[in-house]
Amino acid sequence: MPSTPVDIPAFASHQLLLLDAELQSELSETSLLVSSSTPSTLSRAGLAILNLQISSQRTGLGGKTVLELALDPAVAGSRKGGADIPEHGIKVGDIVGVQEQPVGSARRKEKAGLRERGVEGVVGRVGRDRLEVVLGKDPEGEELGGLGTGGRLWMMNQTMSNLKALPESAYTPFIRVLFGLTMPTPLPVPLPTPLTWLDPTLNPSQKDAIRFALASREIALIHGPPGTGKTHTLIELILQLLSQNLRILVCGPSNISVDNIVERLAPHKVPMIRLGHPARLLPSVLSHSLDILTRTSDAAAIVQDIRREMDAKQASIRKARNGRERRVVYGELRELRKEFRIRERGCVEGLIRGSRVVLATLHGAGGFHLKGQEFDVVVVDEASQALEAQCWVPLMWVKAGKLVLAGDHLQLPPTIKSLNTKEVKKAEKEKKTDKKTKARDDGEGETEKGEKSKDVNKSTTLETTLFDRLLDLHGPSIKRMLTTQYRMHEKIMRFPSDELYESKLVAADAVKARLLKDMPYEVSDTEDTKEPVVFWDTQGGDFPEKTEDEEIGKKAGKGMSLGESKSNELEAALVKLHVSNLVEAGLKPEDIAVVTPYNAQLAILSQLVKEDYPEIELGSVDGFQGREKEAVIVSLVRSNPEHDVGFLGEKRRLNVAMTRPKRHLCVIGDSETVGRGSKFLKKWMEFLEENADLRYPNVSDLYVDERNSG
Ligand SMILES: Nc1ncnc2c1ncn2[C@@H]1O[C@H](COP(=O)(O)OP(=O)(O)OP(=O)(O)O)[C@@H](O)[C@H]1O
Repeated sequence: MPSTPVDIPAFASHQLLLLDAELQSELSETSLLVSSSTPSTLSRAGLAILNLQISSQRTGLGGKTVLELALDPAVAGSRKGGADIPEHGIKVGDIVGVQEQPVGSARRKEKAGLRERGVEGVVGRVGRDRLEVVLGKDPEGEELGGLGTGGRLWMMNQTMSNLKALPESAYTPFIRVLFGLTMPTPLPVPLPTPLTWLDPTLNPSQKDAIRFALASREIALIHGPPGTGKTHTLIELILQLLSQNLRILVCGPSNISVDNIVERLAPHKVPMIRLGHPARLLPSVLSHSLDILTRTSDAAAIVQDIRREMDAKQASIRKARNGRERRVVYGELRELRKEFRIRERGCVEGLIRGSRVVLATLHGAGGFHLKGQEFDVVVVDEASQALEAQCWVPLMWVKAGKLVLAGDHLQLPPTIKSLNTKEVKKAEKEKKTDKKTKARDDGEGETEKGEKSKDVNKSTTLETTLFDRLLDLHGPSIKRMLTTQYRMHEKIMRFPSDELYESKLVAADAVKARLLKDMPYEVSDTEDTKEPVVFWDTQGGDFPEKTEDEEIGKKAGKGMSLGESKSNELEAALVKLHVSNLVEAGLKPEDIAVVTPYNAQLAILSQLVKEDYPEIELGSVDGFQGREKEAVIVSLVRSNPEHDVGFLGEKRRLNVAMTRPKRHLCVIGDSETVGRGSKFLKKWMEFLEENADLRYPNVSDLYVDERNSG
């Protein structure tokens, strides 16, 4: 049974509040760092651009108001002549709202509906340092005046506002299932089998997931734990859908996630188009890029003809003998340009309509090219890395029959800064007070919608992904899990499998017993290279953590433990000792990664370890998601008498940390502190004590080692 159905306008309003809270949180950071170079979570997700000002305003074609927006110089720094807008996902054709940016006390003063005061339009041009928005309807003078007077503006993709405004009559069966208004259509048992598998090496859980996704009518989740071949499975699914003559839109939260699929589909000669700016695509996928095909395909010839004609005309201007002749040529050029635009649009439309597989980032799929296009299936890879608001960009834009999401909700969700706690609660309280006042004024009680929206608010934060929410709504019957993993030694896999994946993971034969000593190059057999899991237990209080001061934390921090970053110098020394042991045994430094949840620890490690072994990869746990290495050393850092573990307590972060290695996992940490952090941590420490090669470091050895290494 689904849990309570979700009220769609209330859901969208709540999402807007959450986005607002994220904006608040990003602002408090950008205003401190005065940084115009780091894209924020919202800009990366293609949902917003912050800190803008109206630089000019004119009347464009059809008498429409065109606003030109540039970065507020106060934020951009002292540079004259327009600073570059940080990388963002907003593009020509996007429907956006331009609104006043809420700032601290101003927000409280203006709580009576900031959003309503903004203006809506379509992005007409996007430049390095400025962009233009063509307003939909002429704003009332007051609205624009309000926007123009000094305050900063932000531009936000309108998807959620559009969802909020969607009339009930427009809810498709598919949308109704996504919000629990109807149950997913029950599937036949047993599932029908597709005739032939194109990839004979698929394992049973992969085949089952594909059969399930093919048979599902509205939604299917493919749950891919680490290394289980999620993308591999999606490729076969896409090929099977194609063989059923269906049309497919494939999206991912990042360009790389989409390009990965294009590259893997290419050998199958799939007729596909990749949308997106060519500069952001991998060189290997450019031949499928819409922009490139618009110039090179057969259909483009007719566009090129007219381009040549325009070039010739342009050149003939010089030969004109007088002003009258020049005017004539300019007139002809104008006509040609018009014709060029019409033909180009026709060519683009033809290419898109003719392609059975269209690929784009979630946000890129919201472009005007795809507006109203019909797709039998929308496939989203890395869905648990995407904000729900991001997923709705394509879902609101195209007509979709069915949605397949692939991801792992037990790894980290997209990084956001606000965590939506304080700000959202505050905003909700304000909203409720407003609503109550309004209801009182209108002589009404709380509406049914108001009641329902409370449910939504309780259960969703910005980091609740669509994947999470659907699983919550409809339960595990809408998903299939891939269970054979092709990355980790059996022993490395054991704990995450038992604790997070219901003991269902199985290590593929090719990987289950692989050790460092069996590397394809010469590595000697040592106490380290013959062990899949090593635990250096630093308990006893000799390895105390240190709290870094706020500034260091902030500089290093990208959404992680800002202002309270922790480090542990002795643990770092231990990392170095373990690395040098591995390298001495013959392991190449490029086959080793060191990950830690704390940026301050990363800073120490990059001095201590990276200097001697520049090829080693160092990373935050969050940044290493999706990656793998032969040997991974995890430095847990926390060691204090209070047994405080901070954000180390997040299961999903630990899961990512412990599932990166193929042949060797080395954990360095204080079992006394860490083991008291949470039930999960306690179990992990117990598991390591029983199953890992356990070592107790001697601090004085490390000091000696430190002095020796100079
Ligand atoms: N059925 C299979 N037989 C053999 N190898 C497989 C099979 N399925 C996947 N693999 C291998 O497993 C590895 C991981 O596959 P893939 O890149 O598709 O995984 P993923 O689940 O998308 O990755 P991640 O774990 O990072 O999310 C690849 O090297 C792939 O070749």
